[in-house]
Amino acid sequence: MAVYTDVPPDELSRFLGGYDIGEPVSCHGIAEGVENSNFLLRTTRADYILTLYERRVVPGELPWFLGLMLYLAQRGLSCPRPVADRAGSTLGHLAGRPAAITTFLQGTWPRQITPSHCEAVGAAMARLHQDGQGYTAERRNGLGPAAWPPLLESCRAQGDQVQPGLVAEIDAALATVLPSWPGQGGHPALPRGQIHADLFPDNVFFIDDRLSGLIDFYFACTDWLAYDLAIALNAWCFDESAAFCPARAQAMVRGYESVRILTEDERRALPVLATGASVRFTLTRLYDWINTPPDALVTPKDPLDYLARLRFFRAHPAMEWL
Ligand SMILES: Nc1ncnc2c1ncn2[C@@H]1O[C@H](COP(=O)(O)OP(=O)(O)OP(=O)(O)O)[C@@H](O)[C@H]1O
Ligand SMILES: N[C@@H](CCO)C(=O)O
Repeated sequence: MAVYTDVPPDELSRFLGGYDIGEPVSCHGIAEGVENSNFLLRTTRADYILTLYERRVVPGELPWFLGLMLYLAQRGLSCPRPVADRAGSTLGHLAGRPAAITTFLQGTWPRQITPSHCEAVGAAMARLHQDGQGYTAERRNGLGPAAWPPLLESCRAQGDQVQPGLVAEIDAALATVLPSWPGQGGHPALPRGQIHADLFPDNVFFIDDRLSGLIDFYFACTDWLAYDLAIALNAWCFDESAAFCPARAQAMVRGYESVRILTEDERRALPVLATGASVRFTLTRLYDWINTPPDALVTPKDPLDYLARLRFFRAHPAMEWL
């Protein structure tokens, strides 16, 4: 469960006193998620999400994330809208952590993924990419290709305990992906902008079959737009046994292109971007797998799920399904 920090009731009352959001009725920890502590905060006026920032988030970057969510929400994208306190600030401090209150989004994330979900995600992502063009402050992708070799180094000694040969397989993937990355060694740069960078099924809410909103912008960054699509192809377009589902992938690209047409360079780069995205999630999961103590509150996610995707994308560099 992801509630790392308990909030003493008197501290919560003092904190909420700084906001004009009605009187608190209840505040319960939410079990889902692994990164931050999230609470469902009910007040006499509405439901909100209270987030205490814990792990990978650098406090100095929070204004960028909150600013992006506010910017996108103001342009009509359905995402959590940061709530300002009486002094106008969306970022506060609670129980020793940076903290923010955002609006609550209705809906639930899909447990049984269909091509129709994928089409809706593709379209919503393209809208985010278009709307994000006006948010000009940049945030470097701290988990982009430059971060992968050091991440692998930090896992080198123990990686093969997870699966024999794993480290060599990631080494081999990096040796082909890094020199072929857009913008490297003669490979064309691609359209850039604000990307979500973690648009997994548990970050997309639906009401019935209608997409109701996107959450969890704390990996968002400024990067190749098509890399976001590559991440989502990894996250949405494989079944439980890690078999690729071409109908989902085609639907996702169709949905994306119903809003924004991919350039020829972006289409050509998709295989390397998708392979890189598999490496990224294999590595971050592997790091967590090795470094999460057995008595931790959260269960680390399985790195081998993404190794299976990595193998698929390496074996299908032509993306014949596209
Ligand atoms: N704005 C919101 N509206 C409704 N529910 C929300 C909202 N934000 C978060 N939640 C709930 O809290 C859960 C965890 O949120 P979130 O995914 O942001 O956490 P996290 O710890 O950053 O997780 P992750 O492991 O996905 O990075 C969500 O699955 C959802 O149930
Ligand atoms: N979406 C990531 C978790 C970090 O939010 C994963 O599934 O590895």
